[in-house]
Amino acid sequence: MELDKMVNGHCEKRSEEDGFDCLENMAEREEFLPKKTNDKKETEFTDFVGKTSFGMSIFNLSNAIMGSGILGLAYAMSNTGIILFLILIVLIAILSAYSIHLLLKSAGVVGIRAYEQLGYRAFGSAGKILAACVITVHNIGAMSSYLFIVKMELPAVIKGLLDKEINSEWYVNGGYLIIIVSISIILPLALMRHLGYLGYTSGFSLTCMIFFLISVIYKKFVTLCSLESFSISTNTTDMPPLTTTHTPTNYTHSNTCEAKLITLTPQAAYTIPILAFAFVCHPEVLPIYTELKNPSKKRMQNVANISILAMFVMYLLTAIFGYLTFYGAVNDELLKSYSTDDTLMLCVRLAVLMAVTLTVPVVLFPIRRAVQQLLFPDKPFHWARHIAIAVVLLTLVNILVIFVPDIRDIFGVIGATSAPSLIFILPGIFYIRIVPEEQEPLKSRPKIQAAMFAALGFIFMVMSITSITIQWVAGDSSVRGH
Ligand SMILES: NC(=O)CC[C@H](N)C(=O)O
Repeated sequence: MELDKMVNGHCEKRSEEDGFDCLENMAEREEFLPKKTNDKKETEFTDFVGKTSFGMSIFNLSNAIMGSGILGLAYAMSNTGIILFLILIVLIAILSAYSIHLLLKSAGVVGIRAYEQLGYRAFGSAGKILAACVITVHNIGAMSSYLFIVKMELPAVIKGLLDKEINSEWYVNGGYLIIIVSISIILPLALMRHLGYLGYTSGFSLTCMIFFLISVIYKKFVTLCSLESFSISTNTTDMPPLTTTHTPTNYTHSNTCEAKLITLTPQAAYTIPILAFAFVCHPEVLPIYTELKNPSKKRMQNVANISILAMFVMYLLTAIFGYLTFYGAVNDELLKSYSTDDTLMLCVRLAVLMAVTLTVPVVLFPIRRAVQQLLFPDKPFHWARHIAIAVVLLTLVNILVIFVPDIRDIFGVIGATSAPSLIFILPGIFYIRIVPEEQEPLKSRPKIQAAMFAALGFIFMVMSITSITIQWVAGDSSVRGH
């Protein structure tokens, strides 16, 4: 793939990533800013011609929303009951769409289509650094959750394929397996200069998740609830063993095959973080807007609303059918609840494994770009730096994943910190700063709404961090007490 050119203030896009780099450079040089018009006509981005159709953009954004979060939703539902979960998922989906409205309106005012650049326009270098750091932390969390699935599910697949009960061999040790997968598959892909086919246009993971959903629904109707076989564990720090029986994490709240409409267990602390994590796609919204054919704010908002609605339906079905299969004994990572002997679930595991493994490099690229921009701005591309950042990041994430006991800890921490920042706080405060006072005074309704939105995100963040910390401390003391 050839390099991009910025010719006479125009971006000639030859690849996804370079397209954004080029746009960013232009935005920083203020050459990309639209001329102020007196009539309130929406800003048109005439310098860059997007070629992606409306339908394809919906597909791309849906793919950006969908990720490992889907595996935690049945667990989230088991801790709040069906009705409370329903209220929360509707709320988060609507707020997520409103957040995209704020991002699109801010981007329309200044003519910028990258999340970090909005930070730059709102608060100068500090804003750009803040946005880049939040995206970096978030993507490291997302990468960790994907690798965590490999750590849990690859041993299950190997056991299923070998068709025997082996627990002590090195090749069913998740820790060793993620190191092998990282070196042999993820690192070579992460070393590519451009994302190419691995970019967000790849629909492979979405297809795998549809297969996963259909299997979860099917399994609900063929699985008898047999809670007698669940081993009850109150130990949250032990590595959950992979056996053919279900091994729920901290399973203390329900031992009946009865769906609870409303309940509130101590683990409900993870529900909002899991939901927030599952709906994050916001750093991808502006790049997808850039690619959209005949772009307008209204058209892109429609893309976002349809994608969020589609993923909302998928998430809700997964949560309901996953919960109604295992009830209170469902695991924080849904796949872990299914037997390793089951051939259908073996195929689902394989599909999900392939999807998440191929997604890790996709999530790594924006981190590397952010690190490069933060630590080595103005430095031209250099292979040594390109490789070194990927190696350091992968090593860090591997160490993290080996030592983290449960995927809910990753969902919890990321969903309580970077996810509310990306969805609520940053879009809210960027909007207030970027939309000029002449257009919307500080006390105008949209700006007050945006301020309340950012405040709500802050409240979610503080509430989630506090309740998860309490949950950890209580969990630790209960472990010590045993
Ligand atoms: N890539 C990401 O931002 C991870 C969040 C994504 N919504 C998920 O559920 O996995």
